[in-house]
Amino acid sequence: MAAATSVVLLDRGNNTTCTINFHGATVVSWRVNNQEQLFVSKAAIFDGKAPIRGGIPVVFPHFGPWSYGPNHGFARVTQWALEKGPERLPSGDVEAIFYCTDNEWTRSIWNYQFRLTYRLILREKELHFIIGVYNPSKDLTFSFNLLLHTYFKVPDVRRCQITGLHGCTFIDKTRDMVIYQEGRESVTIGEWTDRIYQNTPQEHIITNVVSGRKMRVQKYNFPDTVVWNPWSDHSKDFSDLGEDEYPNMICVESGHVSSPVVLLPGTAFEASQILQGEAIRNHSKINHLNPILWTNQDQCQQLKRKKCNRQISLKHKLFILHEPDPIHQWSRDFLEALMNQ
Ligand SMILES: O=P(O)(O)OC[C@H]1O[C@@H](O)[C@H](O)[C@@H](O)[C@@H]1O
Repeated sequence: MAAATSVVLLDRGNNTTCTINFHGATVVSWRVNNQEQLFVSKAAIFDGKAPIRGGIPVVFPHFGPWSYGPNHGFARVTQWALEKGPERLPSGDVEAIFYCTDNEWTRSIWNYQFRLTYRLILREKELHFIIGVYNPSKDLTFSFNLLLHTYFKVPDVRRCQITGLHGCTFIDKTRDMVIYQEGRESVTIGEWTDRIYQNTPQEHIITNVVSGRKMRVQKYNFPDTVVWNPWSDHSKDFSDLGEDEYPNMICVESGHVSSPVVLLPGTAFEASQILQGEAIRNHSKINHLNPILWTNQDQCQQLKRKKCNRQISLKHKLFILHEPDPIHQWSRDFLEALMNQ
């Protein structure tokens, strides 16, 4: 098994790379034309035990303080393994698939079997994430939260604007979890901010990220968007974050956290995110990914028979019908594996 702090490098050429640490399958770097897009604290700890402060930790099976186990669950402090890759696709993009499963330690905290599968694809100016949760049990249902805790690197957080939150309700963790409604067209940050925006749209644009550029966040099956910055007041609460670093980070986190996902035995849940730098090509719309909450084979057949046309008209295609494409192929493989259980 790889050492806790060892990494996998996806290299697309042109100084475009993505580095994933096996510890938590945490994406710790995404460079586009040599420009780092993600924030990692100078004080981050890489001891294979603590969560990594920055990059993109995976939050599962619980978001926030947890009476049974570590804050934000155990996935980000679990050793993951490679299922596939890194491998260059015919398009020139590079992919890798990571996985982790329950073990004695996870079961001592949360007594369920599970398998997480995390597929990453590095494109020219994009990073794709497809994450699946599978419940292999024959009789036990479990509930969970899932979130990609993305830390973007920014020159000055005060100058960032986040679109797509207008009109959404949010749970304000800085004000005793009171629920408000966002009245601003674009959200700016000028103080300690810790909010769970609910039922957010599939897309956010964040302005003034690296070199004054824009970042597009697209998500599917992640109904919530968490916006977090500890500001000067709370930075000192984190021993692995420098007190002067908060202006250089903004967390915009795609997740399923304000309500749990309930996963029946033998079923899987899949969600995805695409991060795109500026000057984005159109073909990477989220409807090219097709995460679905599969229930069982019968329902899947029903879905095939009854709902496919509707799904297609909604442009949220089901993978059963898709043209051969590596993304959909993976989903097909995933489904096949489920059906063969
Ligand atoms: O220190 P942690 O466990 O990485 O959490 C950092 C922050 O993560 C955010 O997602 C939460 O909304 C905050 O409440 C939390 O403080």
